[in-house]
Amino acid sequence: MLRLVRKRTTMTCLFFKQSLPLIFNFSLNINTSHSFYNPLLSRLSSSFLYPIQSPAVLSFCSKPPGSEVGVRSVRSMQNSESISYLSQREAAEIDETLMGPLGFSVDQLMELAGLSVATSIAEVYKPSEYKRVLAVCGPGNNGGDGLVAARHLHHFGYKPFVCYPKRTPKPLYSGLVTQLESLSVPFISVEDLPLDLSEEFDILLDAMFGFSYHGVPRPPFDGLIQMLVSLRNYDQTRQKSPAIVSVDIPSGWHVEEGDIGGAGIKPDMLVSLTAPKLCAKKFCGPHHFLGGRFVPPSIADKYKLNLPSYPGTSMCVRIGKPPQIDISALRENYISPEFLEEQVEADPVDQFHKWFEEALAAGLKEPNAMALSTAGRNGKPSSRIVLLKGFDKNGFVWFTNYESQKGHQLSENPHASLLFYWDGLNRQVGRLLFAGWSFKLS
Ligand SMILES: NC(=O)C1=CN([C@@H]2O[C@H](COP(=O)(O)OP(=O)(O)OC[C@H]3O[C@@H](n4cnc5c(N)ncnc54)[C@H](O)[C@@H]3O)[C@@H](O)[C@H]2O)[C@@H](O)CC1
Ligand SMILES: [K+]
Repeated sequence: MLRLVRKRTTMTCLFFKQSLPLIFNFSLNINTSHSFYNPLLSRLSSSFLYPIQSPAVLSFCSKPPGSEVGVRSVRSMQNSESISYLSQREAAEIDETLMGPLGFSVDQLMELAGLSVATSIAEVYKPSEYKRVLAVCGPGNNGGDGLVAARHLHHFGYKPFVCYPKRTPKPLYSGLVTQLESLSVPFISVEDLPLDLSEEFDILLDAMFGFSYHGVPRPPFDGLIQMLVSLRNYDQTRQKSPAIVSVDIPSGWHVEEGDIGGAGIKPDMLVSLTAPKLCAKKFCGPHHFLGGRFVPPSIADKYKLNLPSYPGTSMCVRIGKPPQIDISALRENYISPEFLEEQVEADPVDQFHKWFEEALAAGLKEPNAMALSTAGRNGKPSSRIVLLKGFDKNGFVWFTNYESQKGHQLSENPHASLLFYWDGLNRQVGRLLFAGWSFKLS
């Protein structure tokens, strides 16, 4: 029996239990030898047309209207051929204009540049996997960007270390050092660096030289650059090598010509500041970002800067296309504590209650978000995320609009499915079979 009660523009939906229990569906860590799970797994498999391991293909018969237009406009923004590149002279000129007539101070620009570097890193390399960062800082402003980035990375949850062999006695730089020391960020001398950087660090931040570099590197930077170069060669045989991230220019590269001779640093990520310098055309690593969100229109117009716009409040934006990823290789290795049959609550709703409290305590974002799958009279399923508004022994409650697709489908067919996905806990909880449960509008 369906009962509808209007609640403003929404209606309350409730699944209520008749005879069969909820099915808790574990994708992870299932010990299939447990008698508790064997019937469960066989029921899950039987609910699909394919056995669980078989690949299934869902293909669209027609493209949704307007999808072509959307893709094309995004692509043109990502075309790195149309991006502007600056010569060494133009980069220095812009620097002088910003800090002269445009009223910026070097501290300000450095803070924004370093923050851009840290946020670019955080976009690609998550601290859970790439925690230990060695910032190798040079004597000029590029080195200052590295010091600022190291501080922000600390606050973002990374563990930064700093190698800063040629310190500049100006207050700006000594202040940046003091700030890092107050956060207990370790400073490592060149002599104390481990022989094999790949053992100790996950990210190597190359902040040695920027657009004022010229000639060949002098000690100790020649040796430091060589360490990064040889690490890359050495590590090609390894499964995981540290990511090299260069600030503004890969150190040792000619600012306009790039890696002359081809024996220089080959960074995985380049964070160009203000605008890419000419050498960035030769960068062929997977991640090119732009930072330094402070360029006023007068500069952009004068130098005819054609650059991607920063999304929302972001301090960085990707230049060019994101790297091609083999979807079939995307896979997390989940490690969860043991879960035994005797630990399972007799009533599945009690078990859900326990897990929901764990999800809340873990601080997961919207643990009450759940996928709701419905199908109308024609049997074609559709899914969407809705928010759970309450649950008890009688069922699970959420709100929906009468006139929505799910509203229509549920009024035609009371069978539906719920799925909670709690990534942080390596856990999903689902209702695949709603036989024995029916849907009620109240
Ligand atoms: N709008 C901008 O232009 C901004 C620039 N910033 C940063 O400032 C950088 C430019 O800073 P600087 O002009 O201080 O220059 P760099 O940081 O590029 O390097 C200059 C220092 O390197 C030394 N050096 C140059 N060639 C060398 C060699 N062959 N061997 C050894 N040492 C060498 C110089 O003696 C000088 O001490 C940019 O690349 C960028 O990272 C940001 O801090 C802020 C904004
Ligand atoms: K650099």
